[in-house]
Amino acid sequence: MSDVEPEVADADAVERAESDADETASRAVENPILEVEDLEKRFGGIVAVDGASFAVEQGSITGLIGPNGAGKSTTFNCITGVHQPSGGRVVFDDEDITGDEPHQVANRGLVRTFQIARELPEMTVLENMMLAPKNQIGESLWRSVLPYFRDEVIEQEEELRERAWETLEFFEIDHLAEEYAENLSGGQRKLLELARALQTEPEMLMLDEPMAGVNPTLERKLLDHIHELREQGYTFLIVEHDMDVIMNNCERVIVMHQGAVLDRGTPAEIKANEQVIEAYLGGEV
Ligand SMILES: Nc1ncnc2c1ncn2[C@@H]1O[C@H](COP(=O)(O)OP(=O)(O)OP(=O)(O)O)[C@@H](O)[C@H]1O
Repeated sequence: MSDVEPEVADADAVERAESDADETASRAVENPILEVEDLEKRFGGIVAVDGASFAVEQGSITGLIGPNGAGKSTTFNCITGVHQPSGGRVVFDDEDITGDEPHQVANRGLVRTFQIARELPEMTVLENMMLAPKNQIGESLWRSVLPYFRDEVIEQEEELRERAWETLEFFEIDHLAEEYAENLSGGQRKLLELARALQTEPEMLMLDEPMAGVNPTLERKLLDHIHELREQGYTFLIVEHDMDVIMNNCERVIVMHQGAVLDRGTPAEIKANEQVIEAYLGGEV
């Protein structure tokens, strides 16, 4: 054994450590709006989410991907209060929201597109928009009998109507305002779903398969709107099976496999990970 070998080995170790540190730095989330720590969800004997940890950068479009059964929907459900997690923590805007009810999570500004009741088919697009917002005074009927609150309700309704029109114009579906929701195409319904979510004035939107059943023209439109909204400061976390949509539109991607996070990073980093490729091909990871 020469004296040189340990030096070379040390040099290798240092290089590896530096490259690990670089990788960690490049993959770190600097300004997280959402932090999921050691999330667990069990259904009887089934472990649907098994210690998943990740963070979502404020103002980013982040993709959450993984093969069927990886635990993506259950993770969404645990974050948004649909399911009570069996363990772990969810922090939004520096506040612990673990176990909050869905309406509490929405009121904090974290909204999932189909968390708000799906659009009501026998109501018009505009009526659907008017029903979406949170903290609507009009919902508390008793208040409307009091003169003071009646004025406030009228004022709030006018504001809501104005905002509804603005949002419908933004999504270019204002010409459909008087149309019954049941007459909309699949893609137009997705736009309405997103428009309704925006009526709640969220900070972050979680979209579950937004492109499913959407034709290519509307898909482009939907993506353009998502990018425009991101530029306005909204954050998006998107579960989507269409890899082209994820890889071409997300700055960051989180990969789940068997209930845990397998990798996270830029699309290029994710595409280069053989474990990810194997997970998708069904190989052992
Ligand atoms: N309510 C439930 N009761 C029992 N098991 C469940 C329940 N919900 C989900 N699971 C199981 O948990 C695991 C994760 O499911 P989940 O739907 O979260 O995966 P996913 O990544 O969203 O899959 P997909 O891409 O197919 O929608 C699966 O094995 C599923 O069968």
